[in-house]
Amino acid sequence: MHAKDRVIEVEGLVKRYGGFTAVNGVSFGVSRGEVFGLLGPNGAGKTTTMEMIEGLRKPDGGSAKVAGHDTRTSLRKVKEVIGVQLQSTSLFELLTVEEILRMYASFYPRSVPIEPLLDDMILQDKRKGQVKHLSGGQKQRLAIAIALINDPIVLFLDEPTTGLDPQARRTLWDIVLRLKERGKTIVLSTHYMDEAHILCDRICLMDQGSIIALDTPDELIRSLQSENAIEFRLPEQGGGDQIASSANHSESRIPSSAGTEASDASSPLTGLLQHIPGVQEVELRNDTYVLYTSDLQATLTSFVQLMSERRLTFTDLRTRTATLEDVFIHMTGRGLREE
Ligand SMILES: Nc1ncnc2c1ncn2[C@@H]1O[C@H](COP(=O)(O)OP(=O)(O)OP(=O)(O)O)[C@@H](O)[C@H]1O
Repeated sequence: MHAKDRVIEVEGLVKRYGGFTAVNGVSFGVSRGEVFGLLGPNGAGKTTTMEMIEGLRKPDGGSAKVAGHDTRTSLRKVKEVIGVQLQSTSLFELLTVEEILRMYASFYPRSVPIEPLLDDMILQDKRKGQVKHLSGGQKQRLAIAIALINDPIVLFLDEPTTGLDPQARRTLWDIVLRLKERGKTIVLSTHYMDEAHILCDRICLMDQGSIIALDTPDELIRSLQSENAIEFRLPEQGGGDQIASSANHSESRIPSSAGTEASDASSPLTGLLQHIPGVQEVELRNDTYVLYTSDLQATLTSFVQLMSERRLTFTDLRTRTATLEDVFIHMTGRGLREE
């Protein structure tokens, strides 16, 4: 990425609340036309990072520039070139959709025409309706329409689909993808990994105020070196006894695959599974075993063979491709949705 293509430059941003560091030295750049995602669990520092770039919160360290304007010295210029999706709770409930858009348009010296905006946000048939009668998804779309009214260079969306039903989420995804096609630069925060994967060109994975990884969704998953995961459970009754007697059973040997590492010795079975060909990592999440593999077929075959040799029964076997959630768990030992 050439420096001249960078619309956002963030260098060592820090935010402290008393003795607590909410954002701890975050640096990244966002290119023109890119959809850039901040993905992380609640409290990771996503909103605080976004609001420092928007100039809504003052950093305790570091700097943020938007289209070359530094938020510390040129805040007015920054505000001219950004659009921020308001929380839908802060919309004026008694105004109609059209009135609210005209009102926001009047705040700017230059604004986009309202008609295409209503079309794009699928709000044409709601233009005469009061905000208080809109659904959650319609309010979110109105909030995005407001954010776009000054034709911003960068659009900021903070958890745009939180609280929406699946259909409203998908409608919003389509809208973001359409904006992306038109070359709009978008920074969005989310704790939904599927959303980040579908919408974002690059994802900044955040945890406890720091960046733990930054790359394209596919590269992040590739970094796991395991494209697939195999999941299964042991039957509730006697699972522990099965494993204990099986682990002491030394006759049948499972070939060791090169380069495997013991990552979780919390169950005797885990140790056995780690030596199955192709297995890169084994995790026991609640009562589900997860085998990350670089060779699905070889691992699956050996897994079934191992379990029958050890006379172990398993249930709920399924295979799936690895996800960003797996990347996050691999890096932090925790899930994205854990509180
Ligand atoms: N005004 C504040 N005073 C004190 N602590 C704050 C304040 N604002 C945020 N925090 C804390 O800073 C941390 C980061 O919060 P932030 O809202 O940026 O996280 P987030 O990743 O956006 O999470 P969420 O998905 O819950 O919005 C959290 O622990 C939060 O409690």
